[in-house]
Amino acid sequence: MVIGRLARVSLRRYVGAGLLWVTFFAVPLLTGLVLQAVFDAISGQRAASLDSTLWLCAAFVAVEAVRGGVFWIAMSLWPYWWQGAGATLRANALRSILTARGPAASRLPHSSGEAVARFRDDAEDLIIATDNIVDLIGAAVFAAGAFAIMASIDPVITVVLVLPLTVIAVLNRMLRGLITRVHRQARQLGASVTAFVGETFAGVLAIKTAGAEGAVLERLRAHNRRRRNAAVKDRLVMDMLDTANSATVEISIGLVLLLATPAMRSGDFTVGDFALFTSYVGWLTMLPRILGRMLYRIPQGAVATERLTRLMATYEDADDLARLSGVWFRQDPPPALTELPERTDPLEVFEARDITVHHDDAGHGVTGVDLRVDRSSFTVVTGAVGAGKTTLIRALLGLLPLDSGSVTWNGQPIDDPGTFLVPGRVAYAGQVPRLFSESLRENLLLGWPVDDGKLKTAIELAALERDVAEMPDGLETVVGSRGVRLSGGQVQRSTAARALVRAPDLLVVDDLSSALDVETEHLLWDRIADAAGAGDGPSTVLVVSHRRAALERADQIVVLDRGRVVGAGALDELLRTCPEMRRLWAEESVVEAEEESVDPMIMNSNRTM
Ligand SMILES: Nc1ncnc2c1ncn2[C@@H]1O[C@H](COP(=O)(O)OP(=O)(O)OP(=O)(O)O)[C@@H](O)[C@H]1O
Repeated sequence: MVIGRLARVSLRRYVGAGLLWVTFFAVPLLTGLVLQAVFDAISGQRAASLDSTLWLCAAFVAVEAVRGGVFWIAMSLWPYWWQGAGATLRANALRSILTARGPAASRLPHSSGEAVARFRDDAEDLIIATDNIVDLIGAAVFAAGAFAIMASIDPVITVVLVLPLTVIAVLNRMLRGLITRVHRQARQLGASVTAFVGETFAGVLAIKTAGAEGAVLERLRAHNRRRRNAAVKDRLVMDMLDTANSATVEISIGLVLLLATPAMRSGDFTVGDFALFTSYVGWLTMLPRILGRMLYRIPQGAVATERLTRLMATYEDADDLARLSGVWFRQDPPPALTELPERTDPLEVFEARDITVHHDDAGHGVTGVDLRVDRSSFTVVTGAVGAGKTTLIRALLGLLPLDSGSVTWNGQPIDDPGTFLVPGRVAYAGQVPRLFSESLRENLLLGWPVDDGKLKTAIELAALERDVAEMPDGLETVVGSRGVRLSGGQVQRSTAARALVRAPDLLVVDDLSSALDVETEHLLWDRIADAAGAGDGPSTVLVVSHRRAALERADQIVVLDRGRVVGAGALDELLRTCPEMRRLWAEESVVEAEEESVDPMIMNSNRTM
């Protein structure tokens, strides 16, 4: 169970501070006993001098002071466990998304807002449930002590007090299913609002240019209405339970008063006993209250566990979610990567057989694709828009789940391409590049441990050096959504440089043409080829392109049409034998001729994102 594991994240602190909390809960037992003695002394039911009465009052103050001290120490220790537990849950979910076997894309929710909501709210639900266990133990310790003391004074009143507490426990138990259902819906709808707001912020420009402000606001209102209704229900169920629990307090105090009066008249029950009982009754209601809270926290924790583990690999479960991964409070965590991963199996041949990935029942994707990439070769995958080029590349790299097929590295089957085909074997520059709001240097390295010389080489290979020289702070310029906005071509070349700095055996690049002019693309491939010749860059390249710059230098071209290979071989041969290749070539020739006739300055300014 995750809750048990979460406690072990920092067991010393959980147990240490937990014991203090239990002490804090148990101290009122002493308070009751002191009160009993004080009131008996004052009422004359037990013989006592003025001095001893004053000492008893001082003891009362001392007990309360100790309770305050215990509270203060527990409060200063508890956050260490609390933050450690939160960090563990979130780090494990993130670790699984980034490094677990199998494609992560299919596990991620549709929007990052939904994922953020799970990281924030669901993790918190689990921590609160674990935290409440300590309260429950404290309340139970107090209840056990209080019942023992009260039973020794008046067993009948004590037994009667148990009844309302039992009723409340049964009621809580009966409502458990309802609580789970209502809470799951509230969480889902809450996350959908977060997701919608996130997408709206990201798409402000698109919304404005489409004149869709009104429609977006209306959609947000609709999301909010649904969320509000679900949140009200969620709150209502919890408040209903809390109210029922509070009512138990009133009923219990009433019962003590009712039963104690005749006993006091007969002298069996002293004023001190009455003071002790009423002081205990207030605290005793903690137990059904916390038990009640626990009964809805546990189903809420189950919902949270399920939502968080859905972000993780299918073979991982709730135990992996709370696996100890180390939390650093006072010192810096060890660096993620200090040296380059060792490569013992340099690429000779990379092969894929019968790759099939269908995105939907209509069969969109790729079907039965075979591909062989030899060391030091330049392979181009080409095809019309939507032919399946990106799907094929992502499937090869393990970024999409395969419906069928296999990939091998030097003849050895690759069990999990997603974790095997990573830098330093393979580096991938995707079609939709991502830059973070960090310096350009950080963006290119992303923690990859290489020196400035290698970084400079990668920048030159990606034909980015002039752009860097013109940036206000060179490599230290903060770029990305909260920094300098780079042009589409600069972003593409930055991601190419990010791939190149990893000095992969196999460089995979998905379509640079949308953001690079013909001339720059020529330059880029020339430089990469020169570097490969000098042993200074990747010699094996797999690229998606319809550009002549890439097609003309290809050792082999794979032509895709509606997800199937309709031609494979050298350009000359394909132009003779493959009608689709001829059509693509003719189309590209016209486009590039037009492009070359347009002023390059205009081309570049059009491409700025
Ligand atoms: N996640 C997805 N869900 C459903 N269908 C998808 C998904 N991704 C791609 N497709 C569909 O699969 C087909 C192949 O898409 P893919 O992106 O692989 O084509 P492509 O050749 O790379 O296109 P482009 O030249 O526009 O990049 C298209 O019909 C596309 O609509």
